[in-house]
Amino acid sequence: MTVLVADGDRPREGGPDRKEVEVAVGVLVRGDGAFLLTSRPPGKVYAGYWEFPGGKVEPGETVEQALRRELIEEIGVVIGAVHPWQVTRVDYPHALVRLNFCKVFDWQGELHMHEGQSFAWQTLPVQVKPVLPGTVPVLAWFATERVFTGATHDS
Ligand SMILES: Nc1nc2c([nH]c(=O)n2[C@H]2C[C@H](O)[C@@H](COP(=O)(O)OP(=O)(O)OP(=O)(O)O)O2)c(=O)[nH]1
Repeated sequence: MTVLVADGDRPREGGPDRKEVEVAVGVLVRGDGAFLLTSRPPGKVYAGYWEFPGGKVEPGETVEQALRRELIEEIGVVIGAVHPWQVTRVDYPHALVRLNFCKVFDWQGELHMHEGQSFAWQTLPVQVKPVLPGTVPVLAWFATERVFTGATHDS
């Protein structure tokens, strides 16, 4: 699997042998096709950048378990079925991450941003910026899917 290098001009923490960090990412898609983006909270790396909600997989957890936990913690929703979608690797200055993007079509509860994030339901092209480097490819996957299904989008 290829690795996307983000901010390659900056030094890498942890040296060349650093371990890959497993991350569970939830792509919540509404019935009308809009998807949920959230902004990274103040104090985290890449604060203010837009991403899909999720976070690191803890020891002993599966990606699905981590995603269920993170979405309750971060945005206050209990998710239904988790559909694994794409896996990518990103080499950031702060870490080497493996992103497990999963689609989620149903959930329960109102959205509550528990970490001071903002949220936005988006369609292509997205209106919020900046988008986190590791999240940008997702927008291209959406665009490809929509072409193949014949769907159109104006906004
Ligand atoms: N949640 C999420 N993380 C992403 C996306 N794209 C992307 O490159 N990442 C990266 C950023 C971070 O390096 C990593 C997620 O780690 P994090 O620090 O946000 O996770 P966490 O919530 O468990 O953080 P913490 O409790 O340790 O502060 O994955 C995305 O779309 N969503």
